[in-house]
Amino acid sequence: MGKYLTLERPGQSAILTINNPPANLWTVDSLNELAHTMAELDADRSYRSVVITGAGEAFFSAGADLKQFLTGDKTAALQVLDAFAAAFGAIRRYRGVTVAAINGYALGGGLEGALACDYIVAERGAQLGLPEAKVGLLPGGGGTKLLADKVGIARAKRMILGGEIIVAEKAYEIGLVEELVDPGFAKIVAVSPANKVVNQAPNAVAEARRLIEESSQLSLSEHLQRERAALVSLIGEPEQMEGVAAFMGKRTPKWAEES
Ligand SMILES: C/C=C/C(=O)SCCNC(=O)CCNC(=O)[C@H](O)C(C)(C)COP(=O)(O)OP(=O)(O)OC[C@H]1O[C@@H](n2cnc3c(N)ncnc32)[C@H](O)[C@@H]1OP(=O)(O)O
Repeated sequence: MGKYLTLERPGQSAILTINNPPANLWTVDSLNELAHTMAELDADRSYRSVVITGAGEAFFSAGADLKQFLTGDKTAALQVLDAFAAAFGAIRRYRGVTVAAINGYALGGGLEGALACDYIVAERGAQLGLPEAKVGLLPGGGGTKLLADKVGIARAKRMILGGEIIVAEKAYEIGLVEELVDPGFAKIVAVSPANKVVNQAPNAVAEARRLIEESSQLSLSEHLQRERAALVSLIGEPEQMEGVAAFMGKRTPKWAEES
């Protein structure tokens, strides 16, 4: 149990709940705790997936605590940005699958934390946006790229430049969230797509995830080379042999410890 995050461990998915009243805000300390917890979960081979959600009904997270920007101190601002980079980088580097379960408001750095995850499940009526420009800031946790990657440049501009906050139903329609659920169900449903990964081959999942993450930075020919090398690295390994043998033998595969 941390100071800003609580960790539940039902089965092979860990549930990480942001618990920093009044609005589950990100500060240097809460972000450092997130980075540290994700690194610990990454090293703990008993988990294959992590669900991130917000405590209470009203807020997933309203983003960075704006008090941190009151003095206009650039050094202090850089500390916040470094903490965002470390925490959200730790989510992106996690070897398993990460799912954001959005309840209530997911704004600014709150939505950026969700965008660092592999999928987003959101409750009907939840509100999502990157409204930093309203207070003279701009998204500092990867939002100007990650939102555009998901919803397209024009829609991301409309949201970021206009400070547009959209409801989960609209976010689902435009591909910002992958699953829409009734209020109170995000966490429960998020565990379910997360749990699918538990049945998949661990090293194959980790490699496929890495390839998808890297894909936008590479040309198709470079990417195909990496994909080929990754697939060949799996061939003949115990995991791959077990997967195909189990299919041919009409039985459920038994995965060994991940390498
Ligand atoms: C690099 C930068 C990254 C960033 O993330 S910048 C921050 C981006 N986020 C925002 O701009 C959201 C700011 N918050 C809001 O606009 C509103 O809140 C909401 C629309 C989310 C909710 O409004 P309502 O339901 O009326 O609640 P309430 O009374 O405004 O909020 C409850 C308490 O939470 C505090 N709070 C909310 N968001 C922040 C924040 N981002 N930084 C600091 N405090 C925040 C409020 O002030 C208040 O506190 P009190 O009860 O003491 O008056």
